[in-house]
Amino acid sequence: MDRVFAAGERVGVALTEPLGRALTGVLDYRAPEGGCGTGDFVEVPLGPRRMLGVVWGPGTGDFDAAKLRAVSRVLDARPMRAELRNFLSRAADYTLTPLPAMLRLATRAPGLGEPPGLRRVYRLSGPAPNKLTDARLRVIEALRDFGGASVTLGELCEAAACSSSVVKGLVKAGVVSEDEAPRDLPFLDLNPADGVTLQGDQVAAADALVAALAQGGYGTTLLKGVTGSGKTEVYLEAVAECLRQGRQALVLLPEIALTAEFLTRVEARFGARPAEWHSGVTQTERRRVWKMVSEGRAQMVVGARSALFLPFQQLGLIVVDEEHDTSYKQEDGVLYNARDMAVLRASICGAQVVLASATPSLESWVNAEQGKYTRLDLGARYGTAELPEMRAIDMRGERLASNRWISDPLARAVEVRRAAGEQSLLFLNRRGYAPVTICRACGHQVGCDHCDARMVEHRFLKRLVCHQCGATKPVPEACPSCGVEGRMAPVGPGVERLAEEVAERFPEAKLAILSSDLFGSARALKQRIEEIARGEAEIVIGTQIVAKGHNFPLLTLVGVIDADLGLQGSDLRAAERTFQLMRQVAGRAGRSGDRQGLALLQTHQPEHPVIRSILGGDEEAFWRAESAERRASGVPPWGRMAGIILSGPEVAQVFDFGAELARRDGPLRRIGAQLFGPAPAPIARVRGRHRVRLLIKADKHAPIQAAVAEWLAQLKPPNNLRIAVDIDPQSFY
Ligand SMILES: Nc1ncnc2c1ncn2[C@@H]1O[C@H](COP(=O)(O)OP(=O)(O)OP(=O)(O)O)[C@@H](O)[C@H]1O
Ligand SMILES: [Zn+2]
Repeated sequence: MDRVFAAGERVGVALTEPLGRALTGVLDYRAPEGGCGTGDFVEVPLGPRRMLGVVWGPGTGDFDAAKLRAVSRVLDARPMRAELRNFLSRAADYTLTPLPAMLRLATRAPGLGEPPGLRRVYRLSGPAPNKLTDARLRVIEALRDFGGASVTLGELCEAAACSSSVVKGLVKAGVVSEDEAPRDLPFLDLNPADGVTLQGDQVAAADALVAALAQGGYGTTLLKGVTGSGKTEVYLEAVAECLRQGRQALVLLPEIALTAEFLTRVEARFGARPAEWHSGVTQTERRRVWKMVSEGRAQMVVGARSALFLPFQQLGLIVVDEEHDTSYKQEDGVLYNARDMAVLRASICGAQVVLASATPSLESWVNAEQGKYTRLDLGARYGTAELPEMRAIDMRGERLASNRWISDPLARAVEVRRAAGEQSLLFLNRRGYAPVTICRACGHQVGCDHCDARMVEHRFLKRLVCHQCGATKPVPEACPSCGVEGRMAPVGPGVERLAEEVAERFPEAKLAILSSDLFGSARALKQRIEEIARGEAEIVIGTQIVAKGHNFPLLTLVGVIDADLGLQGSDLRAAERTFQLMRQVAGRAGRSGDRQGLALLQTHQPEHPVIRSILGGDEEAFWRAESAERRASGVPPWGRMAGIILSGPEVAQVFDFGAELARRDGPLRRIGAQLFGPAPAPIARVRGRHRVRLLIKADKHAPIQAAVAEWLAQLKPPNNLRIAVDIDPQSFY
């Protein structure tokens, strides 16, 4: 039961800003005039500042009562429910994150406690005149980017990088309208009736999901269906059931670029648009979504992983679409895996989870094998569409001219598609023009000044870019090492360079390049994707953004330029990732039904077991073998891991600290864990900070968090040294 505290009573308030590792982040205060209750959002004094916090429970009493300060005010927002507080505490414990950092994820809405009111909002109202200044054009483009949502003056000026007078000018000219609007409008009701008529396996799968929801309580289902089998249609039926029950549904997508297409689909199914939550949403809209979700007046939220921290009132269902996608793992700040946290939150609030994928993560596959998750399969594509045929092109037998990457068999296959009026996709998972710039005189490779990484040429930007820190510089005329001029040369292909080859080989063909860095805005990318879907490109060249869930009906050929790319390196998930990526990319081909798809994989090692299983199509055999291999070496999902990344400006200091930690590994040894390192991280310097890694391997059921916490608590790091703890690491850079 949530408690109510009378004025002056001692309360514990969880803060939203970390105060250092050791502290729990819950400080004692006096309840304010009028009292407060557990879960209340409050403002409290901290030193000279005021900070947002949440009343977490009774105070602990270990702070001098005479010095106790009072809560400044209770905010006008729905109190945080016990379920969410519980989730945040457990997520913090699991990821070894200080509670304030976790709580901050749950309070990322501006003006959280402001009373409802009116605000002035702007939107496009008339046709844009032909002649426009650059600033005015930017305003109009920004408004289009917001997709018809109304925005405030501040947001608009920021997005368009202009002064308010430019906007006012457009209002006068009748191009932009200025209205008073209530701050936060509720979302329109979604109508769960009238879905599509399901077919075959879809019927049983949807029935099972609906039954699980009707029964109530927690459960997780792995919905595994080949690409184009109708997983989305099936889980939308689960959403419909959730809505009928009057509960809220959350659908997580791995990529913002996919939301627009998905929202349109939801609108077609349920008759209105759901709430949207990701980094591309305006501040005003974020506030509205947060508020409406907390009042139960947003029935469905579509969003990125951070939507998991919204204050749902009655969460009934969480769908994690493309659950294998690596972007669910947050690699910055709070290191958490949204897929695992979705399961945690659902288990606390008695909701159902649907993990949907054509190529599930091995973690989920094993959980289903062991009966922890229910598994539902969709074995065939919807309608008459068939899965693409997959074949290897053995590159050892192909003679390619230097700086050429497309083999003759692949080029011929593209020709055949063009002649038939169909589309081809050439897939290369490398952004930019060339991954390396080398000096032909001395062999020097141009690196980043701040990172231990080579710089990637982006010809489109006419610069070299560091993919670690984003630093850029011009391509040097003279070698920075030996000073010889005119000998700097690009080595290896990126999508931009591949496009050059395509343009030479198919001078008449209409090309499109899809790479996340080539589009200034989500709208531009979305527009391009729509154009491609309509057939306005004959050859599409793309990085991994094309692998994710897009529907190109005319696409019948997928050519993978370098199928071996992901197999290099020592990442424990290299095989799994390659398998997933190749099968996902191939899945873009032949989706429309009347045309059979083909996927050609250029490889130098066609007999490699992973390449063979990609081609062979016996997916279960692949997962079984991969699972057995991981089990034999005691790595996830059969063992636990934690990564520790130490970083600091001085390499010796970082190493010394790592060595000292390694010497004091008692708490780890006590749970039978092994410690590896310290060792320089694969990318040993990022943004000028030297990086050292330690890796902990433990038994599947070992209490790794408690041991790591105890182990780290032994030593206080020097001031400029940072420690990042990564439980269940996905990347090891
Ligand atoms: N029962 C159905 N009735 C009508 N259309 C359907 C049905 N099932 C699937 N479709 C259509 O088939 C296409 C593929 O379905 P959907 O997008 O749901 O598949 P998916 O398994 O989610 O695909 P992917 O894994 O590639 O994202 C969509 O255009 C969808 O509207
Ligand atoms: Zn860099």
